[in-house]
Amino acid sequence: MTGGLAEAGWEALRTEARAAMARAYAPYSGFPVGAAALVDDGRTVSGCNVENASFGLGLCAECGLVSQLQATGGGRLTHFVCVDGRGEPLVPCGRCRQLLYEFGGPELVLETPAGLLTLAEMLPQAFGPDHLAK
Ligand SMILES: O=c1ccn([C@H]2C[C@H](O)[C@@H](CO)O2)c(=O)[nH]1
Repeated sequence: MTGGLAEAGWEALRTEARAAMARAYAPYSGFPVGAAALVDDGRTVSGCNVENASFGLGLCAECGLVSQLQATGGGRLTHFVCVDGRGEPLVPCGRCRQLLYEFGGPELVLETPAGLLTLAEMLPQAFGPDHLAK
């Protein structure tokens, strides 16, 4: 299962995520993270974690990614990977799954340490924009 994306596409996404990870600002946790995603118009967006001396204000890599998505024209996320400091795929934290749900929905495909999974599998019964419309 490649989520409709060839292995070369996933490798390119991992490379983008690793490049973002190398620019992380994580002096407090020592745990740099990079994230990259494909957009439905072919763009790639990425982000890195940015921590703060006021620890609770730290921004996850996915925060930067969705900010770049919106700032560069919006669109829907289709494929996503985040990596740790070794460049290996990492699971997005719970809050970030919710951030991704807003812009990718249940069909977003994520590369994880357990293989390719949809966001519906990573965040079952998600709360989302549809609930507000009811
Ligand atoms: O999905 C995640 C999980 C963690 N982190 C960051 C937050 C913090 O800076 C560091 C350690 O938790 O990793 C992310 O950027 N994304």
